[in-house]
Amino acid sequence: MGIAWESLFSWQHLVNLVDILVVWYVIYKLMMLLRGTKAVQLFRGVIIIVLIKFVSWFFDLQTVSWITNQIINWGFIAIIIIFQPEIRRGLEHLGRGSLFVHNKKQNEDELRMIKALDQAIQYMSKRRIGALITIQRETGLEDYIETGIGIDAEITGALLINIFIPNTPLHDGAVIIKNNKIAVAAAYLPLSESNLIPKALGTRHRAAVGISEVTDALTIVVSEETGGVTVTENNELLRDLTREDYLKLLKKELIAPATKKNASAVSSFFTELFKGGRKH
Ligand SMILES: Nc1ncnc2c1ncn2[C@@H]1O[C@H](COP(=O)(O)OP(=O)(O)OP(=O)(O)O)[C@@H](O)[C@H]1O
Repeated sequence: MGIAWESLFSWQHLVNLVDILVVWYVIYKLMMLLRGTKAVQLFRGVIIIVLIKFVSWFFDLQTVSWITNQIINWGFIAIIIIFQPEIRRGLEHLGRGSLFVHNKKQNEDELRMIKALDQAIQYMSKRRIGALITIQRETGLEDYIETGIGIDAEITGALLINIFIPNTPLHDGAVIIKNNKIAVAAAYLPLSESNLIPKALGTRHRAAVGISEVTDALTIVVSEETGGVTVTENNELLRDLTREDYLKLLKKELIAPATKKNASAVSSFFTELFKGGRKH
């Protein structure tokens, strides 16, 4: 008996195959995004409820079955209520983030900015002066800029160093750079709730991760404790970078064409939705 190759490769089979692949891809992506987030606990809860429902159905436990039915029926609404802030921020992120990618030209201003950043990082790292510098890219940072103290000055290494000198009025909080200028100092950034951030890192690093979860900004941290240089972007935390590492990264991210930036606004929506972090 021969194999009916034509029917095996029929249009319908092909469509089914694509269908299955798409579903698997979406499930895989969701699992990757959920790793280490508070949504994992929620999904564990959902699986337990489904298991109880199955057991109660199997043993015909009427009351348990009724209760699990109620939980499942109302659970969907409860999830929307519980995750309302995340859903709202996710939608905001989708709305704010650009769907269109602009190519950035090699730009003298950006090279000058990197030089100033390098000068400040080197100085502060050697002397263990804590610093937090966020650079706006496609996503607007107005919400966070509003929390800071206006500077509106050209970026120079000397000014950045001065801002972060301990026990001065502007040193606490983040500097935000917008359009190659220091927009504000002492800004408040959102703190990440991720349980994947190493325990050794405190709130400065948590704030750097937080802003990278809700925007596409790139953030540089100089640790007060170790002098180590960390960069966060797109929900990733890159620790203890050497001078060579961070210069390469800054040039790549701030000067090179941003072809891969915001590759998928939808994926960043889910990232935000299940925020909490996949890292490090
Ligand atoms: N939400 C925030 N937004 C902006 N800056 C913040 C925020 N939270 C903390 N900071 C800054 O971080 C400082 C506290 O740093 P902390 O020692 O907790 O962090 P850390 O990650 O351990 O960094 P370090 O290695 O420099 O000690 C604060 O004084 C403040 O300047």
